[in-house]
Amino acid sequence: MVDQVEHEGRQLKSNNNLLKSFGYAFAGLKVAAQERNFKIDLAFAVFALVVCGVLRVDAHGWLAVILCIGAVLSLECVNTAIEAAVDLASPDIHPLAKRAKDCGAAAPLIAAMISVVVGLFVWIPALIELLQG
Ligand SMILES: Nc1ncnc2c1ncn2[C@@H]1O[C@H](COP(=O)(O)OP(=O)(O)OP(=O)(O)O)[C@@H](O)[C@H]1O
Repeated sequence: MVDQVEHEGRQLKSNNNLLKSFGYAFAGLKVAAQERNFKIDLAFAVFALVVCGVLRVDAHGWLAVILCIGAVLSLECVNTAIEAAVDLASPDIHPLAKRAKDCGAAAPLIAAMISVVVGLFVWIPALIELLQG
């Protein structure tokens, strides 16, 4: 009986922790979403989704574009985290702080460049198909 109560207590605590960690993750998303680059990426994401709709892209195309959007926005969050950690650890100018920030910024940039290539691969055939009726 005591064991079961303890077990249920632990379960409740772990559920609470899980809920709390979701809460922290959403709080992080809210912070990252205030960054200028995140907003720009979000605008491009909406544009990309509208283009997919207009060109009547197939399911695989939608999936590829959605994955790209997820990659870019996720990496923007990671970059925001790196910037904050670097500012905390190295408020003064330091070559390693520069390296960390520049490499952090490179991550969403690479994803964005790949996303453009993916977009072209998805949209060009869809546009040709649409024009051919
Ligand atoms: N502590 C530092 N030491 C050395 N170089 C730094 C340092 N902080 C920033 N930098 C350089 O300045 C650049 C811009 O840094 P900053 O913190 O303004 O980020 P950002 O890329 O402008 O991001 P955001 O526009 O989101 O603020 C970095 O990429 C890095 O090259």
